[in-house]
Amino acid sequence: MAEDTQMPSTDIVTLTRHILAQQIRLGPAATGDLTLLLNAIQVTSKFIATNVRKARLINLVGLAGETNVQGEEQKKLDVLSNDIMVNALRASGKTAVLVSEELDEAIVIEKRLRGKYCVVFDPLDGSSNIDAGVNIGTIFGIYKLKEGSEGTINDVLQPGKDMVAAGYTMYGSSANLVLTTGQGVNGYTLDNALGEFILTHPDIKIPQRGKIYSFNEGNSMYFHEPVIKYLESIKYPKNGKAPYSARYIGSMVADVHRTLLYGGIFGYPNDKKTKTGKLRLLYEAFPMAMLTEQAGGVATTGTQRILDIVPTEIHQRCPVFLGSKEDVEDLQTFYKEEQQ
Ligand SMILES: O=P(O)(O)OC[C@H]1O[C@](O)(COP(=O)(O)O)[C@@H](O)[C@@H]1O
Ligand SMILES: [Mg+2]
Ligand SMILES: [Mg+2]
Repeated sequence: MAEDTQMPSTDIVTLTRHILAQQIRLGPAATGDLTLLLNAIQVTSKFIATNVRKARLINLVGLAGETNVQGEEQKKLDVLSNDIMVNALRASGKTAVLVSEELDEAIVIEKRLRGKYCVVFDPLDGSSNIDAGVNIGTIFGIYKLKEGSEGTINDVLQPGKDMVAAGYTMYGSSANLVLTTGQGVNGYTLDNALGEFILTHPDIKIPQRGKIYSFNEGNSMYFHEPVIKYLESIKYPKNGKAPYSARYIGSMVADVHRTLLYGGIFGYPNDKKTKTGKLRLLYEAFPMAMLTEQAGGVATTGTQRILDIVPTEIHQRCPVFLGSKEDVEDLQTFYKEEQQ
């Protein structure tokens, strides 16, 4: 049998190299600040990934004994991930305002360390799944300071379409970082030995239509009519079509990651119990909506494009439906019907 003389690839594209290449493409206008900020964020993802992987071994599971502004009992990993991100983002010297799910108020960075970007983030997403070792993640969105601003909350109470970058890191069988800077979506996998995120999912494009729906149907008794009718239409399809499969992990990062790769629809509607929906606009809905649109999908509240919403509070919530273009448009027809 002939010897396999093929040499392993020596041309691996790391996240750092890929971000730099995008910056070089932008030419002299790019100062490198966003590149350095994204590098600070990737380091936080590696740090959090390490702690998630050994959480049960180092007593990092369970409650931290505090409650956050949302009234949720904070998990130890919520608090640790939040501290890791706040420290790294402040020290980067590239940020002016930070908003975290785990902090009541926005942080305005002191003058000597202040930069020109604002970061909104969910340090640990999917907290209800931590202790079961199910996929969890970190979500982030980046705005640029408004012209002439020194950094105030108004710099982040801006429509999602003004974000300059967004992404998430999923901590599961491997750590996957998925990122957009407004030029498409790329996915990277952490090579633990190398300690580098490697480009493994270049130019992610969500399929036009999928076969999977992802809703917490445990809330069905509270769902509004359009959602009930939509779910009926895909679970009991007419004209011989196959019903959709249900997949729901209960970590937004994991459910959205699968939806971006396989297609279909993820939804967390507002309902008769949670009038505004559960997911937070700034650091959950906006980043995921930007990634979805950049991958060729659609992200809506049912009646409005999520990225057009102008936030009024940093922890406000909104209904979320996102995924394949044709699937989300199908859902929207039921909302249009209701408005007629
Ligand atoms: O348990 P439910 O009601 O289905 O909610 C699950 C949703 O809540 C979240 O866990 C909220 O995020 P946090 O864990 O960051 O608070 C999402 O990740 C997930 O999509
Ligand atoms: Mg979350
Ligand atoms: Mg969280």
